[in-house]
Amino acid sequence: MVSAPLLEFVGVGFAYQPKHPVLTGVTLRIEAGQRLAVVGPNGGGKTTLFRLAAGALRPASGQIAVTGSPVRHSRAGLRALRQQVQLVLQDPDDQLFSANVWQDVSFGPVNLGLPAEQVRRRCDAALAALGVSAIADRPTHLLSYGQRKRVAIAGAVAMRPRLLILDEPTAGLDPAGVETLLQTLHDLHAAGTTVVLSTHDVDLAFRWADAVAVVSGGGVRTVPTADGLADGPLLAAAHLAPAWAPLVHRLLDRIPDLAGTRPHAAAELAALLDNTAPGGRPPQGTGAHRDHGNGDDACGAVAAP
Ligand SMILES: Nc1ncnc2c1ncn2[C@@H]1O[C@H](COP(=O)(O)OP(=O)(O)OP(=O)(O)O)[C@@H](O)[C@H]1O
Repeated sequence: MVSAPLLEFVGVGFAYQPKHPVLTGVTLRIEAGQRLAVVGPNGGGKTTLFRLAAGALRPASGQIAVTGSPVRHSRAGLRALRQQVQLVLQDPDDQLFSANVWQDVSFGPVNLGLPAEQVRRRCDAALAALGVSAIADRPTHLLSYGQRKRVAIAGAVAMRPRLLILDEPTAGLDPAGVETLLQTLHDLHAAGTTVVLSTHDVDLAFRWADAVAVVSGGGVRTVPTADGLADGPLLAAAHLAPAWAPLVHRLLDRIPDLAGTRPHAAAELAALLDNTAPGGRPPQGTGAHRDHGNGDDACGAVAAP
């Protein structure tokens, strides 16, 4: 028997205003354990898709189900949904409203009615996972943008969701902050959380995701990462250019000495080429690694671009 996906959209349509549909007939499966990157043009409907998944919006048509059970928008239904699916909004100021970091991160678990000791354990773990334990007592309004982003994610993580959805989590972070966040998402995924994020950065999507969902023209199309992020026409519809890595990996596979190498950063590619250029060293110890065919060549320990 084929098991139900963790989250499924079947024929979902949504419009904020009756004559202007944002999503039409969306069908999407998010499997447990997946890392899905959602890409699409500004105004394409990514945030709308996420709000529907988190129960904040109700579909005008079609159905959304979590592990085969249709989402109910009653108070009890949404409470149950929040324990499975957590959405982190793009702007942390839309999410943080308590006086200090600890109160904000503990808000969800306290609302679930968990015993104080469990709330404390969940919050301690979430704050540590996001690297913000040291600022637990700080007023949220005094935090930097990057800190507020991490605290907003910690609040979602403290709910221990099976599916964590992040709307443009890397927007506005500096490169080191992006790398730290990717490592955190890698760790959460390794611990069993299914993670979905939206981004306009195709190179980041290529390094991080197993699959890519392209939102455009009211629809959503899911494709394997390497194929999707090298597909010019598909990406053009999302106002994006192809990622460089899948294109370069295909070319490297045609060079016998470099076949199977998978550089994910310009410096790794340069080192590979330098080592194989006439008079260079053999391609070893470059940091780039070979794809052993298990499809899992994207990892959390990513090099800076
Ligand atoms: N509350 C709202 N009321 C009316 N229209 C809305 C509302 N929120 C979003 N829209 C419209 O719905 C469409 C999809 O917006 P959405 O925010 O889902 O896109 P997005 O893909 O997340 O965009 P971006 O990449 O710019 O964040 C846009 O045309 C937007 O103007």
